[in-house]
Amino acid sequence: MQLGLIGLGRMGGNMRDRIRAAGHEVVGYDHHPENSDVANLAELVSKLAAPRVVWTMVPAGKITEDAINELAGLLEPGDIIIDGGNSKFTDDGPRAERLKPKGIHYLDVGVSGGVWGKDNGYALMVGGEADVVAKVQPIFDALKPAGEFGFAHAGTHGAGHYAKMIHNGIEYGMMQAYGEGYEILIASELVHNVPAVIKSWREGSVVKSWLLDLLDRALDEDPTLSGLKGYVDDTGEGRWTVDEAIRLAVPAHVLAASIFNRFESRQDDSPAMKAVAALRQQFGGHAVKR
Ligand SMILES: O=C(CO)[C@H](O)[C@H](O)COP(=O)(O)O
Repeated sequence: MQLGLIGLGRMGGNMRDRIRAAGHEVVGYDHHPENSDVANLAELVSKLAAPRVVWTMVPAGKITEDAINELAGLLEPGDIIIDGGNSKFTDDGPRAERLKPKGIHYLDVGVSGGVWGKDNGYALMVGGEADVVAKVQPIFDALKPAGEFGFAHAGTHGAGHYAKMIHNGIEYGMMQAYGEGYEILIASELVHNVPAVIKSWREGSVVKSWLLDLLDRALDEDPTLSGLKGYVDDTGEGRWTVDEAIRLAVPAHVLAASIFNRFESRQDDSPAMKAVAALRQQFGGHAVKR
């Protein structure tokens, strides 16, 4: 089948290759002309036969919103727009409603797999109507991993991005757990070969995982991680996960702590801990560092 794909960066570019390798036709647009198959969205739409399927794979927020609004002006009744970026799930219902009067269908898809997805496949979590999902299934089948798992029609509009948000919340927590275990290991007087310990967990252990494999890979490249600063950004999914935990009154200690750890990683000196040190000095005369 044919697919229009907007955004050919680290994710979209590899997805184009994987979908093409499965025998489908992909017309890709990217704002970097050297990556793009067409000059603009109007040309992309003109190269697709109706009913068209166009997938956006661009950063969440204004860039995605602008792309979908432009597409809405170019597509026809019966066409399908898919947002595969990390949009907030609350964007999806209103978007589907806005497109409905034009007869344009909408699906939100959480896509996991990172730069490895081209070879390993992408886990896909889809939100939208079942008959629309069915029309795009050949593309989902091309993207998903070869095995039994890796695809879910999670529910109605927003469910795909909701599932991806929780996936990323878990990702934060798992990474934080590995990071903290790693820090205790390197602080210990007993363990002298931390990379070897990490490697030993990759097979047979209870904590083996792809993230652990990637930590091992990072340590192979830089055994003490001395080439990196302990500074970690975020792009929203962890915050939204915690917002949801609070809205639903779900205790989510690990996920909440892991986003706060990222905030802490960006501080040179903690105002909160300065206040604690000052208070301890005030009430107990305890020494402070200046
Ligand atoms: O979706 C992803 C992985 O699953 C992206 O890599 C995402 O950017 C990770 O979230 P954050 O940038 O907040 O760490």
